Amino acid sequence: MDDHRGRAPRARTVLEALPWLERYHGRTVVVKFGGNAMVDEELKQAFARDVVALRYAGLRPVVVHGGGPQISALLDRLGLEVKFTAGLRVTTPEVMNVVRMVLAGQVQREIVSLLNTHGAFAVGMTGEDARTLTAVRRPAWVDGQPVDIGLVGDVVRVDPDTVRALLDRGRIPVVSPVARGEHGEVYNVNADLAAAALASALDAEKLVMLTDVAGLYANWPESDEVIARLTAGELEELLPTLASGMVPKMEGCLRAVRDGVRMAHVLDGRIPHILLREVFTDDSTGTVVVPDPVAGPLADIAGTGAAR
Ligand SMILES: Nc1ncnc2c1ncn2[C@@H]1O[C@H](COP(=O)(O)OP(=O)(O)O)[C@@H](O)[C@H]1O
Ligand SMILES: CC(=O)N[C@@H](CCC(=O)OP(=O)(O)O)C(=O)O
Repeated sequence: MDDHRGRAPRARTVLEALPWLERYHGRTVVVKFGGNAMVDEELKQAFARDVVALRYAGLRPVVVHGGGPQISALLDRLGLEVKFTAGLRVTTPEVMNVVRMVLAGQVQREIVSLLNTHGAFAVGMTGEDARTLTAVRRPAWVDGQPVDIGLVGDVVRVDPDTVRALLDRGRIPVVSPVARGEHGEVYNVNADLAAAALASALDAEKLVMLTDVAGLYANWPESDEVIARLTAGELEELLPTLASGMVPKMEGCLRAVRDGVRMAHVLDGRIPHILLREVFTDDSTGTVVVPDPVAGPLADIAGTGAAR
């Protein structure tokens, strides 16, 4: 009897996940793993287990990774300047070489290796591969004025065929945020914006951004009160007031939900297994951005507010 009682909570845990397993089976989830969330080995391993668990549960996870702090560390060691404008790295040709080296040669390799300890799943690629991400040079916007920040790209076209083909074969694509220009140039793309563009092109159910804060704070840095839920319209109003790393992150969430992704989350990647909690429980944390409500009789069918 005791044995049965002891095991019941475990069965309950699986049963509680059943509605979410039904809902998300076969759906694509794009997970952005931020450089700031890759703080220790245990967290990285927990992340890899979560992603593989999603795959075993029948979802189609895609990882887009960052690596900002790792790039800055190598630039420092090489004596090159580390400079950001409006959350985007000022990228000279010299810096671009380091960006590409760290993202594709170090961070991506590490994530691929961690995922593959659980099976033959992960395949690494950059946005340059098979012209998956095409970008144009973009400025940063400061006080309404464009500022040149070098080889920073904005994704203008996504060809999701290669990522889809990998997903169809049961693989987990791990994508570095480097893009090709129309004429073969190489661009440094903020990982949040790369993840958002890919999520839209893949018609993903969810975009999940794992970072090093509990979500979008209402009055950062004065307060750490997390905004739990925002519609696209509410976020659009808030966007000009945001600073540093939250600018591309929330811009990415907005673009994704405006472009068909049903939910975009910003979650605290420092909490182990936060990804599984988000997908398979109603124990939601962080900030979720949802599309604007649909007015009129179709509103119920569209169910855009279903996230929370
Ligand atoms: N309103 C805000 N709420 C939370 N964090 C904010 C806010 N504004 C700026 N930040 C900063 O944004 C950082 C997250 O962005 P970033 O450093 O680019 O992380 P990541 O590597 O995960 O993309 C936080 O650590 C925090 O310092
Ligand atoms: C243009 C730009 O800023 N690119 C980023 C790309 C990496 C990134 O976005 O990493 P996180 O997600 O860890 O911040 C950079 O050079 O740092």
